[in-house]
Amino acid sequence: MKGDVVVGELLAYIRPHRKILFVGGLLGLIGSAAGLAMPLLAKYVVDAFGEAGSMAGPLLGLTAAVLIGAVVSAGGSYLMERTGEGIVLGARRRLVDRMLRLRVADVDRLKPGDLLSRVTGDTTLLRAVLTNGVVESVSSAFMLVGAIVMMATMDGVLLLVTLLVVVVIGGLVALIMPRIQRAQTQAQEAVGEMGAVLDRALQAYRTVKASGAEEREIAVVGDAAVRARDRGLQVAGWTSLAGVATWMAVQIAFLAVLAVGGARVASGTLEVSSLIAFLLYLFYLVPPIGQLVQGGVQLQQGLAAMRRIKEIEDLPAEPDSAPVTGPAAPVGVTFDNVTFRYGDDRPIVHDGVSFEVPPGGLTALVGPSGAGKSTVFALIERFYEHQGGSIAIGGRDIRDWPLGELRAALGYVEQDAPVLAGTLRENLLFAAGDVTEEELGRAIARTRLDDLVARLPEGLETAVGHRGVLLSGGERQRVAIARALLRKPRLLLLDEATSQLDAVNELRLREVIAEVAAETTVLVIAHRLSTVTNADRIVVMEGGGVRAVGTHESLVGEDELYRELAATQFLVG
Ligand SMILES: Nc1ncnc2c1ncn2[C@@H]1O[C@H](COP(=O)(O)OP(=O)(O)OP(=O)(O)O)[C@@H](O)[C@H]1O
Repeated sequence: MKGDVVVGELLAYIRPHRKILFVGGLLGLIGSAAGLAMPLLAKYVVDAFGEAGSMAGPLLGLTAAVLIGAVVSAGGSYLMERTGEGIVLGARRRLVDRMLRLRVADVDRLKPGDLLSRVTGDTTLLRAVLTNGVVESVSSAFMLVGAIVMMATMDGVLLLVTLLVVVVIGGLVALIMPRIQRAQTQAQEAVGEMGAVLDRALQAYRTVKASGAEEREIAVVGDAAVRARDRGLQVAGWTSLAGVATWMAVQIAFLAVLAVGGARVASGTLEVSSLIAFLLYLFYLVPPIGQLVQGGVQLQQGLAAMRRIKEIEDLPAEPDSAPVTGPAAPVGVTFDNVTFRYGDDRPIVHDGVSFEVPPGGLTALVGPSGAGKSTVFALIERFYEHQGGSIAIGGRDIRDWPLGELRAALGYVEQDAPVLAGTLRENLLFAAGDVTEEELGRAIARTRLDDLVARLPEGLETAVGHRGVLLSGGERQRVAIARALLRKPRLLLLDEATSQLDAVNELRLREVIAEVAAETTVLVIAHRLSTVTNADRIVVMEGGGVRAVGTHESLVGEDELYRELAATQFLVG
């Protein structure tokens, strides 16, 4: 990515705020102008001493300049901060919007912790560059030019001496800047990396503890933190060097001006008051030069952050399609010679998968681990695009369905049936549109969750997700099924939990599935004998293809693999 393209992107973030930024910048300039007038006013005060004239005028002017400068600068800086917050908000909204619309295939490659750091950390860096960085640099440049012009009116020779020193050191600082940028990019990447490893440990918190891996994970996250620190130190080192260089420039210029100016005062070519004013202006150069260097550093930070934000924003999003609820009639599924792999460099997962599921009823997908059963669901949900053959839902090619309408027609229950942070009610209504209290009650009754609701201290309003009440595996599955049912799906995709359920829970689940299958199409990846014996049809998958289709009775008689599966997988326990 070329640097100038990214600067253009940075400016795009500023554009919506340009009016307020302009006002803020203007106030900053007025404040600077008031500051610039001060040495000149000081000169008048000194001159008034010498000429024994009235000091009231110059003193009044000096006081006014101080007051106006302070108030106007404060107003300007408030406006800047405000705009900064607005810019961060805009960047975060855009980034989060894109993140939640990415394709599953792209998210598979990204680390959640790193994504998080882009939304929280990198956007914050944008604020600094876009407000302080850009605007204060402009006002500093104004201040710098103003001071130099004022110095020129005092004495051309002294100005030349000053500029010579400033230009040499400025060149040095320019050499340092690219190094700061490189170190800064690495620093931000290191922070993202730290987020990623920490996320890994937090996601598998219990496994970490159960494996006695605390020390190891602490070390891994600690190492990432050390890398972030090291990169940060590099940035600090180069930044300090740039700071020292500018400070030296002013000091050397001061000594040179004092020497040359002293000689000129001695020879009578320069007034003492002019030399004093000149030296005051010289020190006026310090903050703007410092700010310009700082602005340069912030620009590097902002560019690095911008790159990390752009990386996400440039990923393709899923087609935008609002959820549309169509007719409620159940739909069938047809896989016709479907081929699929997760990536060009990945092995083939579906190698000509064909099967047909009529609308309504219960169909079980069975097969050894890795046969491609879960992938069938992922393709139906269009989390991934199949490469060959065709998939039809309700007789319509899956690619002809608007994505929102397709997903609205589907209910999807993942194997681990995640419970989201929040109350039980929020969890149940998560996937649903408008649901009446009555419909909610019916879904709860159908999934036999009434006991659970009655048992929870605050019923439906009990927090069950993150750090809330923990639900058992069977309850989680039924909550997930209720959530999917409230969507009134035309096709329910149910990835059965592999974990064993107790007899009561298993019976409940079987009843729920049978009831749902009476109303809509249910496609279940089965791990339980009760599910397969109840199924209207069973699709046996093996090695990326369909091996046999039939009922439990017919398959036990005809298919060797099924007989084996039935004897081992389903009958265990
Ligand atoms: N997101 C993914 N990215 C890359 N490869 C994947 C992905 N998901 C699954 N696979 C691979 O695809 C193959 C089929 O996986 P799939 O989950 O469909 O099998 P399965 O029959 O459902 O197995 P199981 O019963 O163990 O869940 C496996 O080899 C797996 O490693």
